[in-house]
Amino acid sequence: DTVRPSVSLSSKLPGWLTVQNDRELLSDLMNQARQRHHEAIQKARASYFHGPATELSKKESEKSLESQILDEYEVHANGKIPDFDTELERRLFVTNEETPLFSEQECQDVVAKAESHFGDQPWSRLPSGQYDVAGFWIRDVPSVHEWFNKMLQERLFPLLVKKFPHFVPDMTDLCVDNAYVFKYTPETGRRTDVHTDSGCLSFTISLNKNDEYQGGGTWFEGLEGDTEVIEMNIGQCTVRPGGVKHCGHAIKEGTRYIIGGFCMSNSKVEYVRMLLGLGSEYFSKGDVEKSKQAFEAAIALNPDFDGSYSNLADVLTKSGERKKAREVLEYCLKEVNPQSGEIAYSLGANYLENKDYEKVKTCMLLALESDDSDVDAMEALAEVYAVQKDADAEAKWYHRIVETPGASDTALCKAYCNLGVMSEGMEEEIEYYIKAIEYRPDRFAPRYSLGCAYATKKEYEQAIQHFRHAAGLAEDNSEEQQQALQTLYRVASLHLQASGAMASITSQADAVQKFMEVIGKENYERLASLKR
Ligand SMILES: O=C(O)CCC(=O)C(=O)O
Ligand SMILES: [Fe+2]
Repeated sequence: DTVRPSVSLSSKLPGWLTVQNDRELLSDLMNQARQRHHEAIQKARASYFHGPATELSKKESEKSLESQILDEYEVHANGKIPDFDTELERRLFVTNEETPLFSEQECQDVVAKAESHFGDQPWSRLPSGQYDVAGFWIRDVPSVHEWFNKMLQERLFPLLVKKFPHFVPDMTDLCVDNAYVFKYTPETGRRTDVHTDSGCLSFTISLNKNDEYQGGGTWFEGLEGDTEVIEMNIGQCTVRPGGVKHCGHAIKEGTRYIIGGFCMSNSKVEYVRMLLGLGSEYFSKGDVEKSKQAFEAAIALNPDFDGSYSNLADVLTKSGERKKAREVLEYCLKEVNPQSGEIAYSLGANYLENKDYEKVKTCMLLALESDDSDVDAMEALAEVYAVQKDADAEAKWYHRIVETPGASDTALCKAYCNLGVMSEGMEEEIEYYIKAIEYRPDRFAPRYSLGCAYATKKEYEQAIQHFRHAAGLAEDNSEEQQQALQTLYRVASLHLQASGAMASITSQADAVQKFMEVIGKENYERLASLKR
């Protein structure tokens, strides 16, 4: 039941690639990939509906699909999708707003089920690259799971069969690797990183009205014309190859709920994606050699998909082969996809390690061309200008970060903290630290810096509060904690002198008592143990 992987024979292989010459190794890796595929299918089938239509579900799907109008969008991006490049066209199908795939009522019910699952608890989080979004895997929430399984049978699988008939002639061939609900808000995560999905066919369903949020939508790499982002209203659904690069576009205000689902075909092995999974698994088990071989095999099978190069370079970097990693990335950017933001960023990070600052700038600007909200790239640019002592340019990037709708709390905290440090002694300094603390109250740097700013203004009581807090945030016995304790000690002495409290001290014991009151017993003890 397997199909020959789509090896594109005309594409050239990079000169440094050797895995293709070892046929035994390659065939072993292919077998492992096939094995992985079958395991993934088993797991998918155990988690979500799969199987034929019933008489009833057939009636339901005919009813919902006969009137369906779908808008089509062509994708013209560099490179190729990981698997089935020749079998799957890079095209998106979006159910028209006039004929949504799900009714308003259905969508509102799902959102209510999801909300009631969490009650007044915060939602769980699903990570997406440098971002982090409130959401859950549908199989983990029974009420949503049950409804979703029914919809797979009645609407989603039939729609996929209708739009990709050559690829999936029959819905029994489909299963869902995974599916999730996301709740984007400015507070709980505004966007996802640019990525390809874990399945060869994907769908995205919009679960609430588009006037309930600003921004949002799905950004796709290489959309034609003026449309860069597909915006859907409640009940609309997009189906597409999972390998087209995309991201959840940042929302600026409000709440956006979506369902995303990744489908697999039982009969068609996604060799490249499976090899990438295999490589990551080997790496996490500490087998760097096997991990590199798996990634190289993925490149040999489809040298035009940039994601494999990125994986290979990552493992090379982590195992200390930075020069080799650089060659891989340089090759990919030159020969495979000159506009790959992911590759450009990784290459820029590599140059940064090498202190090759001009090249870092070129790469990070390129990464920002493909994703103008790539906060990691902005941070790297700020770092370069900091080293080059170009304070204006450095500050410019921090300002850009704090204006970027997708920026994470951590990135916002760091940017505000750095802006504070850069405005040392100026009016706005304290404001910046306070903002930084709002985003990440648990971080040491802005708290400690705020203490310093108050101490400099001789506002000792305020300063002492923040140093005490900072000492508690730092890890016990860390350098940060020592720094906070020593500054706290000095500022506490200044405070006792300035407030005239020193004059009323009559004994050593009295002094200790006063001092302990000011800095707190726990810090007194920490300091005492430092001095020992
Ligand atoms: O937020 C979106 O529209 C896209 C989310 C996503 O990555 C997906 O559905 O696969
Ligand atoms: Fe996705």
